[in-house]
Amino acid sequence: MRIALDGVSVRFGPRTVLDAVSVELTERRIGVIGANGSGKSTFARLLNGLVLPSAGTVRVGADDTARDARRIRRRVGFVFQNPDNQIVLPLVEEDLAFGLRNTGVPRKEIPGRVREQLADLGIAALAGRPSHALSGGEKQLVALAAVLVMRPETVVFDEPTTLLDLRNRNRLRAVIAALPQQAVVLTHDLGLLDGFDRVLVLDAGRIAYDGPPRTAVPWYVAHHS
Ligand SMILES: Nc1ncnc2c1ncn2[C@@H]1O[C@H](COP(=O)(O)OP(=O)(O)OP(=O)(O)O)[C@@H](O)[C@H]1O
Repeated sequence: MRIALDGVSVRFGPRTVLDAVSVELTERRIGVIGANGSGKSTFARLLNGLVLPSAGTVRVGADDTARDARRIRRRVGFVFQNPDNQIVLPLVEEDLAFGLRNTGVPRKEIPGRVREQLADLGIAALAGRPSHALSGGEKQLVALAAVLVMRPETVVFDEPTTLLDLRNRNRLRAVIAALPQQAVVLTHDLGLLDGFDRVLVLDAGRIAYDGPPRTAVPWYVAHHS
């Protein structure tokens, strides 16, 4: 998938949060790092139209996020930092089925799709569990399953490992590595970027460095410590 930002600025009132950013995202594994408040979440939210540019355009394939929001939400899945914002229904399997029902997947196919997705992430046993009673790591994986079951072409992750213990962090790392889709991952967890194709470093609303993790991570550490 090709996502192209062309001269994109985002302003909230008098504040410019992203400043004339132009970048094309075509690689399979793209990391986005930067200090608190540098604009990472805003950048991520632009990619599926959750935030619209104040100036410039964001294109996902041939679609423009300002015009084709519904189609883009299906093509670009978004995994929120806090899974509580994403999990809406009382039972895990209902939560995964919810999105599918709304997009016209034939009803008889839904339970199979849900089971298959949970099994893919190694959490088949959670299907009948109440969502509110899951641990933080389980919730994170269920939120990811709810995005993947919709079969998006690209998955954007907003700080996916913040709530996770070491074991679940490693598990999520492996899940991201194995995803067939393009993934754009915002993170403060620099180890997560091993093996990525490209890392963007944001600083005060601009892309301050753009390169492979091998050079981008040391650049970031040298400039932000
Ligand atoms: N809806 C909004 N209204 C006003 N200001 C906003 C809004 N969203 C973000 N901002 C501001 O834009 C700036 C960048 O925010 P953003 O969340 O994109 O940064 P970030 O790099 O993701 O930060 P962090 O690492 O702390 O999550 C911050 O100063 C924030 O306060």
